[in-house]
Amino acid sequence: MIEVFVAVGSNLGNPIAQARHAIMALAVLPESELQQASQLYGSRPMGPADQPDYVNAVVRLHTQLGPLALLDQLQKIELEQGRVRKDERWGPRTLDLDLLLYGEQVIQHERLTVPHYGMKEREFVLLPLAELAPTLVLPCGTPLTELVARCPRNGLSILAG
Ligand SMILES: CC1(C)Nc2nc(N)[nH]c(=O)c2N=C1O
Repeated sequence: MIEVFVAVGSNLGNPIAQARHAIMALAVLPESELQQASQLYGSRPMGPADQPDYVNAVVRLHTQLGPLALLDQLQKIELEQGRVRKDERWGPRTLDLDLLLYGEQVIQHERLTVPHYGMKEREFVLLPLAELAPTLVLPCGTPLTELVARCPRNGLSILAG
């Protein structure tokens, strides 16, 4: 089994319910086991500010799925929960499931970049991830604690367990 971390984000269509539903869907992925889910965090949007606040979380999964097969499953859940891929870059969305880390692997594929390209400066990813894995070291050798310390603070609130 490979240990992976997935970021959950939503700011449309009852985001708390979207996030909770996504975590339940992740718990029944084939060839996978949900190990742990962070609390739900509320956060101001990074990017265009004229959109609702986000609900964010991170989950820890153990999986036998390959990276692209796992990505397919994540995109299936997004579509099942009504995600419509809009043109607007960084616009609001019902559900975003981003593969942050896939074991120690560095993946550069046209469909998939791991570690997730934006995670190092996203408070709404780093803090939930640190809740689950405070001693984590990224494949590049950077400790998560260092990224958390350096990360710009945009204001995160804890919404629910
Ligand atoms: C639009 C962009 C970059 N901003 C976000 N901002 C926050 N706070 N949370 C997100 O999940 C999120 N996702 C995004 O894709």
